[in-house]
Amino acid sequence: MPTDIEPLARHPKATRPGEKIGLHHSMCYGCGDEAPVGLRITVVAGEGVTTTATMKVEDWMQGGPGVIHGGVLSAAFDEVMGTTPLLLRKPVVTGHLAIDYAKPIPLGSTVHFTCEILGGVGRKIYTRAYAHLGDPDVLVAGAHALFIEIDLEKHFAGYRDKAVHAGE
Ligand SMILES: CCCCCCCCCC(=O)SCCNC(=O)CCNC(=O)[C@H](O)C(C)(C)COP(=O)(O)OP(=O)(O)OC[C@H]1O[C@@H](n2cnc3c(N)ncnc32)[C@H](O)[C@@H]1OP(=O)(O)O
Repeated sequence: MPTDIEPLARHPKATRPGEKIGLHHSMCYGCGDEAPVGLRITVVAGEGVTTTATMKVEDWMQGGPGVIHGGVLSAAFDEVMGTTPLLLRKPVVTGHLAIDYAKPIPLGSTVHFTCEILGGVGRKIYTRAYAHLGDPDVLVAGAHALFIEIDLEKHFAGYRDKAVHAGE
C-alpha cells in the first residue's frame, strides 16, 4: 500500500449506518437475490466508511471435507470489500485482493465480516476486512484489497450483450 494514501469521506447521501446497501444487480454471484447459485451476501453500512456482513456457510461451499473452500471465502471478501466503496458513491472493480486464511471455517457456521476503507489515491481505493465466527476476538481470516474506480457505462459497454437476466 502506498504511503501517500489520503482519508476518504463518506458521501452525504450514502446508505445510513445500520441500513443495507442495495444490490448492485439481482443476478450477481456475490449479492444477487435471483442468482441461481450465489453467496447472497447483504452488506450493511456502518459508521464512517465501514461495513459489516454475514454469510452462512452452506454445504455447497465445501472445499476440504467439512470446511469452506478458500475460493468461496475469497469471493465473499471481494463482495463485502467491493461494496464498501459505494459509501463513497464510487463504483469500483477489484484490482488486487489478498487473503490471510487463519483458521478452517466449518460448514454450517456463520461468517461475520467487518470492512473499512483505509484511504485512496486518485482512482485507487484501499480496503481491509476481517472475518470471525461470532467472537470478534477470534479472527478466522483477514483481507486487503485494492479497488479501482470505474466509469460504469464505459467499463461494461462491451459486455452487456452477454449479461444473464433473471428468468432466462
Ligand atoms: C460496480 C459496483 C460493484 C459492487 C460490488 C462488486 C464486488 C465484486 C467486485 C469484483 O469482483 S470486480 C471483478 C474483478 N475485477 C475485474 O474484472 C477488473 C479487471 N481489470 C480491469 O478492468 C482494469 O485492469 C482496471 C479497471 C482495474 C484498471 O484499468 P484502467 O485502464 O482503468 O486503469 P489503470 O490500469 O491506469 O490503473 C489505474 C491505477 O490503478 C493501478 N492498478 C490497477 N490495477 C492494479 C493492480 N492489480 N495492482 C496495483 N495497482 C493497480 C494502476 O497502477 C494505476 O495506478 P496510478 O493511478 O498510480 O498510475
